Amino acid sequence: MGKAKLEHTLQQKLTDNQNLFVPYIMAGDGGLGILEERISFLAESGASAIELGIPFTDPVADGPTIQDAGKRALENGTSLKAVLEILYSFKEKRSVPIILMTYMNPIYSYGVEQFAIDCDKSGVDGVIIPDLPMEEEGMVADKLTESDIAFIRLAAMTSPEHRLAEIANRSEGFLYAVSVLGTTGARKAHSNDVHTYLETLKKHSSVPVLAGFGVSAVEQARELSSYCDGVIVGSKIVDLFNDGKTSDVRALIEGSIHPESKARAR
Ligand SMILES: O=P(O)(O)OC[C@@H](O)[C@@H](O)c1c[nH]c2ccccc12
Repeated sequence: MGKAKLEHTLQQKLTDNQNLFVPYIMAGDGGLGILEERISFLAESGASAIELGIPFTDPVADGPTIQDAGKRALENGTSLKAVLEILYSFKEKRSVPIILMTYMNPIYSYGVEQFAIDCDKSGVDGVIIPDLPMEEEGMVADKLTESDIAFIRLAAMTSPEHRLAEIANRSEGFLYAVSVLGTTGARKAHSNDVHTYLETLKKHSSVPVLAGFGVSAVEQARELSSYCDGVIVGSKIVDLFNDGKTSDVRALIEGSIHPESKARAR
């Protein structure tokens, strides 16, 4: 369970020559009642793991799409506690790894130690905390390690190579390569520096490297995946679900995980 499950699942997909694809959804967007169904749908569509956002009133890294989804989820009364309870309720039925994305504040109010224990109980495999800098992560990292939850680190394009190397070295499960300067949100293209950045991260990381932020189409996902191991897609998925275009969600995942040309070095 936990960290080992996440790492094993991703490795298996890479061995099968797939690109990794981690869709992000906001827990409670559309109501907590549909969470189980959405997770199953994404798993059946080929998601390598699922990133589940916990809504928060002050989401500093989120662009407009995810912010709106967070507002809808908060209006539905979604809390960290409620999400963990739902995840617990269908834990046995689920095989796809689950990663929680939450800011530090909800974890503090919940209690760091209790958070790690309850994540483990509910079958959460990994955690992403975007507002916790490396210098301050000690207390949280220790508790997650005790509960065997993967602590996924985020790399930023503005960091110098020695810092990227340190972050890559620490990351568990996979390394989240934030691939734009700015907040989340669908974009048409990435800057050319992204390729060198992803290659630098690949060089220093012993876990898979996934590019996230701004990915919204199959071609983009495949292009970025040729420099790393796959992508994370949030805003586009949130929009498609919100518009009821579930078959487009499936097509995006299926198209991205099966690269046409497999001529790439790993
Ligand atoms: O929405 P985008 O541009 O596809 O980016 C992924 C992103 O939404 C998801 O991983 C995420 C949502 N909120 C975050 C905050 C920090 C880091 C990552 C995230």
